[in-house]
Amino acid sequence: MTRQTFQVRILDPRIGDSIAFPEYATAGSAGLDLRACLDEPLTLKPGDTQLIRTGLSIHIADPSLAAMILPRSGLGHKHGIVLGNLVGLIDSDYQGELMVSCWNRGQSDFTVDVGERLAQLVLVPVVQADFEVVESFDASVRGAGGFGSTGTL
Ligand SMILES: O=c1ccn([C@H]2C[C@H](O)[C@@H](COP(=O)(O)OP(=O)(O)OP(=O)(O)O)O2)c(=O)[nH]1
Ligand SMILES: [Mg+2]
Repeated sequence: MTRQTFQVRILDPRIGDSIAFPEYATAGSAGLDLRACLDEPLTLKPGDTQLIRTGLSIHIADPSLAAMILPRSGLGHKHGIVLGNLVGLIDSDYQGELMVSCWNRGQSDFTVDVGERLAQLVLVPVVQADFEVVESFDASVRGAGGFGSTGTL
């Protein structure tokens, strides 16, 4: 299933008006851009982190889904604007405002404009684990090898 309906609350009257409601930029987009619901532009100095409102909440409701807040590649690569938590995970039972932790990891001031697209929201499938504790596992090719065990070339 590629489209599914979710309940959303609009927490700021500017959403859908002067601040666009999130939408997929193209038919094949995986992420919905989240915009800065600020009252005035906000300057982040190098190293600063600020929690920025989106003016929206979503109730995913289905425990087999979650949402991730991911950085936008252009902002991250060109301006060093990434997420203070690296990735945001939105639980299916979260009903609060979607917040974006915005970190200026670059070397220059960056001003976030009101309504600027800051990050993107991606819905992802989730499997919740039940654990069966065992003494040993059936053998696999990798076994316990990791952290570069397969070489560098
Ligand atoms: O970038 C983010 C990350 C999280 N959240 C919200 C949704 C998520 O469901 C909730 C809790 O996030 P998380 O479990 O990652 O944070 P925590 O530090 O473990 O807090 P809690 O004890 O509330 O679970 O905060 C956001 O709005 N933005
Ligand atoms: Mg948590």
